[in-house]
Amino acid sequence: HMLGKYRGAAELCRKLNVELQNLKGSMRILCRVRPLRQQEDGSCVHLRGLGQLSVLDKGGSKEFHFDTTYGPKSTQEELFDDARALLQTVVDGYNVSVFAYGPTGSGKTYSITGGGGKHRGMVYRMLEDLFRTQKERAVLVSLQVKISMFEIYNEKIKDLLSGGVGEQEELRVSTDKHGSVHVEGLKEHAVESLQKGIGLLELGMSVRATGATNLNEHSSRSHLLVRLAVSGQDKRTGERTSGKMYLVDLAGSENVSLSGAEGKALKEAIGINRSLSALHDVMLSLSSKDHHIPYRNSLLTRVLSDSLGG
Ligand SMILES: Nc1ncnc2c1ncn2[C@@H]1O[C@H](COP(=O)(O)OP(=O)(O)OP(=O)(O)O)[C@@H](O)[C@H]1O
Repeated sequence: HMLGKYRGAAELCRKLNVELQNLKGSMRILCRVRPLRQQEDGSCVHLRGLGQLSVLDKGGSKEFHFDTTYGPKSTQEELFDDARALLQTVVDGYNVSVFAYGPTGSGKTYSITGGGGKHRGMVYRMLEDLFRTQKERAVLVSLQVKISMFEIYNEKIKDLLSGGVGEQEELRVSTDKHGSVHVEGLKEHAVESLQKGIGLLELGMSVRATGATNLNEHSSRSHLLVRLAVSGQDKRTGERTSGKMYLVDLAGSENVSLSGAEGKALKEAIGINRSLSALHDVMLSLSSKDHHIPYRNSLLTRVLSDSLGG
């Protein structure tokens, strides 16, 4: 009887969460302002509350509106608290993407992966919450978690969790007869524990770091994608669900100039411009509810095509 009641309450929570997410809309834009660095004197950014922000420049003040803004004192925990509900929708079988977008040095990597301890970023916190949920719901549903981690650099995909440093092959993307997009050969690692999950994330980061001659430069020019795939089976009805979350640390959004760039720099600039402008076009199409969404214009948007539309 108790289990029945518990099941009823869990089902109600699930429905309310889905309704809440629908009400909030399928796309949300949050803005985080990082603390000033020592050599930076005085901020031109002012938070006005209720998602409003103004930026002062020589021409005056420009106003911007977001769903939520976070000031320089905001913590990793606060940011995660707002994104936590998205993970519940993944557990319920929906696909979600979380991006960090901004110029180099604005704090994308800090927000997505972060440092150690209380500085740990969104990826680690999502994983922790996932295993907490797995434990909490264990009587009702069995949840399995799989991790993949890859980067897109110069319009090429490299698996960060397969083979040793420098051994990664370029992976191709294909579309099956149902229209689903697959990264062929991308490794999916089943993880039974938080420790194993953290170990894999750290392995992926170190593979990424070792492959690069200058990590900062490399990270500003490539997109990092962490995919958490969650499949569930209801222990009573046998009903199955599967959902996934992409956490994406995008390449720096500063205007990459094509003029004057040559060789490697030119190739990088073309790749970044193409994928960020394709992502922009997709977001615009989704928000104006177009019938045709231009996913095919870059590797990044193709890979994410089943996790962007809400
Ligand atoms: N909210 C924050 N609180 C404290 N420190 C931060 C915060 N955001 C960023 N930083 C620090 O600012 C520096 C730049 O941040 P970060 O490397 O995350 O930028 P980025 O946008 O990822 O740059 P890139 O595109 O080059 O990878 C780092 O030293 C980071 O630790």
